[in-house]
Amino acid sequence: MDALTNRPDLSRIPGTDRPHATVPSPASPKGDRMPAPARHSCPRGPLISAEGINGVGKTYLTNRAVEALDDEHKPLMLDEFAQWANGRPGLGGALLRALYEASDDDPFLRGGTPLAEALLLMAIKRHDLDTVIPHLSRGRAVIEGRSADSTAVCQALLLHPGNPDAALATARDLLDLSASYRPLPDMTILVTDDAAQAVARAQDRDGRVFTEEQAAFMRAAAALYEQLAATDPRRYRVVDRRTVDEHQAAEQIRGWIHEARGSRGCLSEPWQGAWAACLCCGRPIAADAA
Ligand SMILES: Nc1ncnc2c1ncn2[C@@H]1O[C@H](COP(=O)(O)OP(=O)(O)OP(=O)(O)O)[C@@H](O)[C@H]1O
Ligand SMILES: Cc1cn([C@H]2C[C@H](O)[C@@H](COP(=O)(O)O)O2)c(=O)[nH]c1=O
Repeated sequence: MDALTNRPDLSRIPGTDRPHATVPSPASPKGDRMPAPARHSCPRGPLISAEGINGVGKTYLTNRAVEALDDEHKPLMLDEFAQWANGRPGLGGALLRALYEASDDDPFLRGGTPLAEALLLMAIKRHDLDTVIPHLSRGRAVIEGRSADSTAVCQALLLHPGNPDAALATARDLLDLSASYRPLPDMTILVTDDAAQAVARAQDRDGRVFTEEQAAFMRAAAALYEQLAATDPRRYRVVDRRTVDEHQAAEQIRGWIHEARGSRGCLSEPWQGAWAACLCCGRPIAADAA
C-alpha cells in the first residue's frame, strides 16, 4: 500500500520500491478464496521520520515546524536516542543501554559487530513502533527522531568502510531487512547541510570535540543519506539547509507533515501474509488489493 497516495501495491515489499519475488495470494489460511471485503479508509495517523547526521538540526527544525501546527494536529514526537539520556523505560531503553555499553559509549554505537548491532537497532525501532500504535490508531501523526534509515546508513558504512557503492547497495538491503521487522515510515524527512556545519553544531551542543575519524564518519554518512534518499523519492522529502534559512526549512517541514496527514493506508505486519489485519484499524489489508 502506498500510504501517501492510498494506492494499493502488493507487488512491492512494504515501504520499498523493490518488487516481491512472489506476490502474496489473497487466499485464506485454508486455501479457499475469501470474498473481498469492501474498500475502506484507515483512520490511522501517518508515521514520519526525521533523519540526517548529528547536529544537522533534525530536532531543532522539526520542533519549529510542529510549533506552527495547531494543538489538534500536533504529532507525537518520539525522541532521538540522545534525548533518552534520563533513561527510557522498557525494552527499547534496555537494548539501547546494551548498545552503548558494548560500544564503550561510542557516539555511533560501534561495538565491532555491525550486523548484530543493526538487528538490535531494528528491534529498538520495532519496539518504538509498538509503543505508538495506539496513537497512530487514534489518527495522530507520529514523528520518529531517526528510524530505519539511520541504521541502514550507519551500519552499511561500518560494513563497507571506504567503499561508497557497496555501502549504498547494503543500505538498501538493510532497509529491506528493516521493512520485514516493521513498516518503514510513510514519509522520511531528511535534513541535509554542509557536514562541517553539522559537526560544529553537535560539538557546541554537547560540549565535546569529535575526532577526525568521527568527523569523517559523519561526512560519509551525510553523503550516503543523500544517495539513499535519491533511490526512493516517493518516501523521502529532503530539506537542504545550504539553500534555505531556518524559517523556510521549518515551513517546508510543516507542509510535509500536513501532506503526510493525507495518508490513510493500512499499516501491515510485514512478516505476515496479505490477509493479516491492519496494525491500526484491525481490518484485513488484502481487501484493498482485491
Ligand atoms: N537554525 C538554528 N539556529 C540556532 N541553533 C540551531 C539551529 N539549528 C540547530 N541549532 C542548534 O544546533 C544544535 C544541533 O541541532 P539538533 O539538536 O536539532 O540536531 P540533530 O540533528 O537533532 O542532532 P542529533 O542527531 O545529534 O541529536 C542544537 O543545539 C540546536 O539547538
Ligand atoms: C537510530 C540509530 C542511531 N545511530 C547513531 C547515530 C547517532 O550518532 C547515535 C544516536 O544519536 P541520536 O542522534 O541521539 O539518535 O546513534 C546509529 O548508528 N544507528 C541507528 O540506527
